[in-house]
Amino acid sequence: MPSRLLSPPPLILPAEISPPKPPPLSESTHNRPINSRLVTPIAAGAAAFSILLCLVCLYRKFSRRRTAPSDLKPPYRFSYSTLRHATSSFSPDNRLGQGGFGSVYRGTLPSGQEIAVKLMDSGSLQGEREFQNELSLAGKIDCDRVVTLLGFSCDRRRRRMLLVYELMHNRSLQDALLDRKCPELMSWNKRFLIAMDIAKGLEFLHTVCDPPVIHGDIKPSNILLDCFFSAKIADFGLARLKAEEVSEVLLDVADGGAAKINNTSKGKKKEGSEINGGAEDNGSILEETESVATGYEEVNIGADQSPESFLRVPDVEASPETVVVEASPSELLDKTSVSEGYFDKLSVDSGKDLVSGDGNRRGGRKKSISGKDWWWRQDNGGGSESGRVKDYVMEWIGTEIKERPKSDWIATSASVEDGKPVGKSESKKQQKRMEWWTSLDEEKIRKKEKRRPAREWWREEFCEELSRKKKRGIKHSGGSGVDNWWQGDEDFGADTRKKKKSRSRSRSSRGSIDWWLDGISGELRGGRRNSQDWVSGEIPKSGGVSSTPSMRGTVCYVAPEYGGGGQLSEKCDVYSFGVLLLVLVSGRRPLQVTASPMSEFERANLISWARHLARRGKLLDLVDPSILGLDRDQALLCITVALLCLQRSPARRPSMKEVAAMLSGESEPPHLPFEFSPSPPSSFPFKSRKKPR
Ligand SMILES: Nc1ncnc2c1ncn2[C@@H]1O[C@H](COP(=O)(O)OP(=O)(O)OP(=O)(O)O)[C@@H](O)[C@H]1O
Repeated sequence: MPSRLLSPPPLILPAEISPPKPPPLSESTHNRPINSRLVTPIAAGAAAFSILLCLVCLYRKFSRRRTAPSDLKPPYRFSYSTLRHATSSFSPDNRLGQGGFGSVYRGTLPSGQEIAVKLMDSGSLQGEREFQNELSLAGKIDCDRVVTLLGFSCDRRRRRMLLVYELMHNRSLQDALLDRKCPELMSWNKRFLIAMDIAKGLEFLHTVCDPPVIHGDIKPSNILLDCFFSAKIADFGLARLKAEEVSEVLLDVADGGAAKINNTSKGKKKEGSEINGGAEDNGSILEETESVATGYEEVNIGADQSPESFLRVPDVEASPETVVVEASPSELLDKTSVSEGYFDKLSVDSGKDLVSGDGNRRGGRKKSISGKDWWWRQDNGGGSESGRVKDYVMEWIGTEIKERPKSDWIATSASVEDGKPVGKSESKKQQKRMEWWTSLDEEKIRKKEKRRPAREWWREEFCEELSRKKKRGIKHSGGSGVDNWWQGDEDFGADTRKKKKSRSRSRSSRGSIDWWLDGISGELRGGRRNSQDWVSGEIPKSGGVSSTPSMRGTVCYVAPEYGGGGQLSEKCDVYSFGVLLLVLVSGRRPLQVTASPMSEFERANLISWARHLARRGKLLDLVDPSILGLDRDQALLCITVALLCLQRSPARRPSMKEVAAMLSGESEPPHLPFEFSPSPPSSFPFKSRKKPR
């Protein structure tokens, strides 16, 4: 046992005491510490990335919100997709109307705000110019009588240009008064308030804006009506800053940055009458008013014509010899300029002839073309075929008559005149007129072969008809004294001839048809369009495409001096306002031929008709018969103011401030212009400083 006790303890070999070898480690187990080191930064990175992502999202959301009209002043830059969503992808159901350069859609922003989005047609240089003009001018006008431009969207690469306006629920005056004939506008009070709104709006543009803004295209489709039928002025596509005041314009276009435009006026421009060669101001009132029968304009022949049918100063397309613009539309969009300066630059760039804002050619041949000549030359290839447009007009009128089935004429004239059914006796009269027209038509074909000037043809047709009727002892139809009126106009001419110098004598001896034709052709001198265009009413703005600055308002409403190539001045707006006022009072278009010409021809030209009535002392005959609650004094006031505004000499027209004061009763009601008074008033309210010759 002791031996057992003494027995040495078993020897433990070092090998045995050494810790057992760890089993061979797998690779993952081996890397574990390294992974755990990586997990943290990866997680952190991911977290940072997601935070960044959130931040970006937040930023984008925030920045998008900045374009919404809540916190900053308009115009904002909207994203195209915002506007697309707002208008349900420009759905036809949302279409409010069609303008010369694009369609207008109703839309609703995510905030619930209702808007009107004008989607400009791409590729039109004129459209791009209008886009810029709107941004640079309308975007800066803050007046409750001017439609607010809320913003825009512009994608140069895709050539998308959109303008965003406040929605005007009753659309345009043209639409509400002349097309839809809204019952609300049958109230005299409403119409008078609209006239006041427009007058005050224009007064604001001319006197409060600094520099003053000249709208340049006042017409019913550019007057928009809100839900209460209050009027606001819209569409500054053809507007200009008053020449003297233009110096530098800061324009925030497309890029959202401030592009500085040097639009320095080239010397002081002359005022009003001096613009027209200085001759106007010296002209006698008689002479001037005689020539006021300018031309005009809206044609609405027959009841079957589209209600939108109206005639506007047609395109004065840039003919190759007139101007060559070498920049692409999008490049031009980059040139963030406005007004004449823009075109001055083009003229320099292109090195070609360019018609300047005042109607004179610059560069190249440096030919000076002014007044009516300018129009003729624009349209007739240099004026060599000056009769072509007139012939064309007459041909068109003839075609219109010829192409309509005779039954159509009878049906139209026999059943409806001025929208009212006519009785048996009237329908007999109309039958006779129809016969007359039929014979006229045949005559016309025969005479057309001889290729006589259109004016002669018309004159003879009328003379023949008159003498034929006299022989048969037939009085002229309609009971409205067509003969009298016709001759009356001649008589008036004869009376005035005695008083006037030889120059005006020749003018006054012209027949009524002459002024009518002069009027129409004067306004059609851009005519490259066919009659279909007229009938459809799809005639764009004066100047149309034009890379020249020859955008000159709309036929019927454009002031004669401006349409004739003169400078745009405030007095051009005054003239257009005069036409608009007559349209408001009469509830009809400025040129409208309805039913048969013999009864209605005398009234076709609203301005001449108003002048004729003024001479006869029957101004109230002009008033829309369907007006309710007529205030005769206000109506007379409106027509008288309109006649003042329509004087040919810009210097003789009142300013918009004076017009607004007269309409609101703040100043004395005006006297009729001199030639309408039986005895001339001792104090003519707006007489020229220079004495009439
Ligand atoms: N802000 C708006 N709210 C409601 N309707 C509008 C608005 N702007 C335009 N419209 C409607 O769209 C139509 C087309 O307007 P737009 O300004 O494009 O053309 P226009 O003035 O009729 O013709 P042009 O541009 O050739 O002078 C208008 O007649 C009007 O009925």
